Amino acid sequence: MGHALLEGVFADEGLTLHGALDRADSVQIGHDAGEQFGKTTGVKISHDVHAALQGADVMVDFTRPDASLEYIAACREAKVKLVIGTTGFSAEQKQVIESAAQDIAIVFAPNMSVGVTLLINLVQAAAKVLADGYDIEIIEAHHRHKVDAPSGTALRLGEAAASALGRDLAECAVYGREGVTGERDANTIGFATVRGGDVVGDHTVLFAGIGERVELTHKASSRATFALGALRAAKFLQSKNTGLYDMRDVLALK
Ligand SMILES: NC(=O)C1=CN([C@@H]2O[C@H](COP(=O)(O)OP(=O)(O)OC[C@H]3O[C@@H](n4cnc5c(N)ncnc54)[C@H](OP(=O)(O)O)[C@@H]3O)[C@@H](O)[C@H]2O)C=CC1
Ligand SMILES: O=C(O)C1=N[C@H](C(=O)O)C[C@H](O)C1
Repeated sequence: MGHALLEGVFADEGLTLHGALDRADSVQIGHDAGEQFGKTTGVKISHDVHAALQGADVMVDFTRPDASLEYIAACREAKVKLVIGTTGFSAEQKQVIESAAQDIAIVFAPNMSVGVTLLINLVQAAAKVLADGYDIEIIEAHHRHKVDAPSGTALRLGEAAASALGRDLAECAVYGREGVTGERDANTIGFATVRGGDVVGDHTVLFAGIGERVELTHKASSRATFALGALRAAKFLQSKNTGLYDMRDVLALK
């Protein structure tokens, strides 16, 4: 995502690259952030988050939960706004994000695409209409490098369906089936994960009834869709000082 974000910033005259971060042991450290694109930006890739934040308006983070937590603390201290695209946070780690949003403005969303943001609303609407007699299953597929499962998006779609039905996802989610499972419990929401190759990100929410199925599907074909959404979120934060927002706020879909 770092690559896609840099491409997005370079293509947008309304944005200026202020810093670029990677791990301390990355071979990229010290190289110009534009080098891979044949550009000289004057911004060297570094691992010093505090230096990178000096004078910055917004940080965009797509890393891993541990790294995100370090960046959240640094942004809170430096009063820099934050777009968080990282997935795989625990409930406790999400509380840290909520708490940080009391001091700085944050957009936090597991999927920054317009399509998935719309899909959340469609799933809520479908779940309300199909509340009785329809089993909900969420199927997601991603590339072989993805480290968390189910995807943050699949979990968010599960939350959307559960909340529309007055259920708590933590209590009704089934994350895998193997062996003699018994018949399906009507109140559960099932998840299935596929990993392979270079799949950018597919999500289907299936409502399976007797005699019919409704399938709501989103397929990302380029990571640019996530990067452009994240940069749109960064611009949205210009007018915010504190608070926790998601892409439905950014796109005015709430
Ligand atoms: N919200 C959205 O729309 C989207 C969210 N994502 C999420 O964004 C995250 C990143 O995805 P992706 O770009 O594919 O993953 P990558 O593994 O390609 O990139 C993550 C980067 O973060 C670096 N990193 C990991 N840990 C640390 C650390 N402790 N300190 C500094 N840097 C660190 C990694 O370094 P190294 O390789 O050395 O470990 C790597 O450069 C994932 O959680 C993914 O699910 C992805 C796409 C869209
Ligand atoms: O890791 C990825 O690639 C993606 N992760 C996000 C998620 O976990 O939902 C979003 C997108 O599907 C790509």
